[in-house]
Amino acid sequence: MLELREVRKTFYPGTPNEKKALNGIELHLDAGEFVTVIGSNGAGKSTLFNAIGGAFLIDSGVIQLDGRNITSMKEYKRAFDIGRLFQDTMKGTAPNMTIEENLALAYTRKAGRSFFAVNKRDKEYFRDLVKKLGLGLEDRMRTKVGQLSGGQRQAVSLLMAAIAQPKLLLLDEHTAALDPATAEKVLRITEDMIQKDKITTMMITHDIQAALRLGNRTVMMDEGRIIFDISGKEREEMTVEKLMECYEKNSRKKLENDRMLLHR
Ligand SMILES: Nc1ncnc2c1ncn2[C@@H]1O[C@H](COP(=O)(O)OP(=O)(O)OP(=O)(O)O)[C@@H](O)[C@H]1O
Repeated sequence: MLELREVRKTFYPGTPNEKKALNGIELHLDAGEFVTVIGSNGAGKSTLFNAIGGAFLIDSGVIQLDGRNITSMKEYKRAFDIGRLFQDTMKGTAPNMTIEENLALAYTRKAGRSFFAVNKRDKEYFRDLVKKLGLGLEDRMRTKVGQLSGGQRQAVSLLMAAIAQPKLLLLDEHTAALDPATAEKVLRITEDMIQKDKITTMMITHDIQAALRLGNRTVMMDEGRIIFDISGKEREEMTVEKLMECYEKNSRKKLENDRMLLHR
């Protein structure tokens, strides 16, 4: 489904600030996989998502999505197949449009139409989807998304992603700006949605417990590389402590003062 071969990206090459942000990434995801991505600050996690999403072109290597070589494809074209949510809850939605209009927008994009008038049946469909979030938003379908709380907005962004049915969903710390209880709720919605729609997903998180609990596979990055990749029994038996040990062994660094420790 997703294939990255020898992907490299260096920022400011040939200068004192040179940074090998992606240093030969090899990654293969099967359809329907839900992979959590962890790693210390500056490890290259967001850069990896930017490379896949097409925010910049990589220096070398190949990126394939669903059998198609997308290495040189423009970002807006990739966006038809790749959904993305960010830590900034304002990014995924149009704040001046209502919940209903935002969902219609996602629906329109999927249908490849330039204009979409919401009819009664669509409204009922959207309302049912929103009701399933369990946040009481079904009675606020005409509320502008900018007036919602961060958690409510992320839930709407997730619904928009689900409606658009991307081949790949990239979640870049999408619950990091939320309070713990809301973050937990949004994670539950995320998990339910991914399971129900079988969306191939990668999720960056600094919460190691959540990384091991959610999805079917966890990869850890360090200095632009994937330093380990666990799934199945190995992952089931993994604890936060063991993961820390693995990190320190593989990267020869300590995880002190890192955000990853916060959730220990
Ligand atoms: N557009 C850019 N221009 C220059 N340097 C960049 C750019 N994007 C990322 N970098 C650098 O590449 C490295 C990897 O950054 P990245 O944001 O991918 O790390 P990360 O693992 O997502 O970290 P964090 O957990 O702190 O968000 C860092 O040293 C960063 O400063």
